[in-house]
Amino acid sequence: MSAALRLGTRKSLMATTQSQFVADRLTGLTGRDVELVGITTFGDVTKAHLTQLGGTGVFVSELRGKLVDGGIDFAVHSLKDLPTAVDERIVIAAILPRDDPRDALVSNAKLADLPSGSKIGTGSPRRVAQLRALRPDLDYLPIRGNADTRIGKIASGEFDGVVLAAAGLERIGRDSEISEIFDVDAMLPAPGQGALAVECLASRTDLIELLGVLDDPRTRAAVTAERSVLAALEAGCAAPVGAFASGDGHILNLTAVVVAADGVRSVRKSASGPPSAAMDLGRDLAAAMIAEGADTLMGEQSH
Ligand SMILES: NCc1[nH]cc(CCC(=O)O)c1CC(=O)O
Repeated sequence: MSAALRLGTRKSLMATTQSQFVADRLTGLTGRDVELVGITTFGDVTKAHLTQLGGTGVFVSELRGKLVDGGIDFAVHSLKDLPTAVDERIVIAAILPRDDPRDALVSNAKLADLPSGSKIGTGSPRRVAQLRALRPDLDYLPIRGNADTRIGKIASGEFDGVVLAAAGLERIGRDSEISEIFDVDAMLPAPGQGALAVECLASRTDLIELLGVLDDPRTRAAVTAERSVLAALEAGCAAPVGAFASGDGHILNLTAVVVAADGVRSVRKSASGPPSAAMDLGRDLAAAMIAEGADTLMGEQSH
């Protein structure tokens, strides 16, 4: 009998739910026991607005630290929270089959039916800009806290609606409160949204092979293309960048957008290619977007 593998997780409901899901799946596929180890991250305790925390990776660095110091064997992250910058000590051993990649409105009405001036909570420049294109007459206000806390601000009257990832709402069992799920064409998701990534130390080759049973190559190709756009734009998870790729295993279709804060001006492009060249597909699309002024639009919003 081998010892239980230690899976490091943030303590929020969403994080523990998705970590337990991955643990159960791994045990089901390999017979190995998995034990959850709860870890508090800086991103969980800080009161600062996420876009002021220096961009990407606030939820990730402590978990990586625990991998490096041997406190845990592997970690589960929402892929969209993972910085695109490579950390040589760490590998993404698996990317699980993607859940719903779309953004959702939690409210008592659809976006089109909300009264003018309604208060919508979202701190994501990507969401605000795309929402502004759909409803320029609503008020978009920053909101902090985990998904439960944010949804609670509707009941308290502080907000008329909040926009969150459909996948996250499903994971915490709040999807019945969704009034509208946005089509990816109207609201391009964040690169990697809805996909879970499993990380471990690059030196643990046996573990990498074990965790590989969780990997879904089709999801991996899609999110690789999306994240390649983000990397080539030198942008992070707080950037006004949306990207979504999907495919049938033979051809990958990728669409990406950079939106100005006003939601009016944007650079949007699509391209297709073989899944094996997902990285190039994203990088070339980003280059074409930069040629059309995408970096100027992003530069306007940098702090
Ligand atoms: N930045 C927080 C975060 N990271 C991943 C998700 C949702 C779940 C996912 O995309 O896998 C969320 C919440 C949200 O954006 O609504």
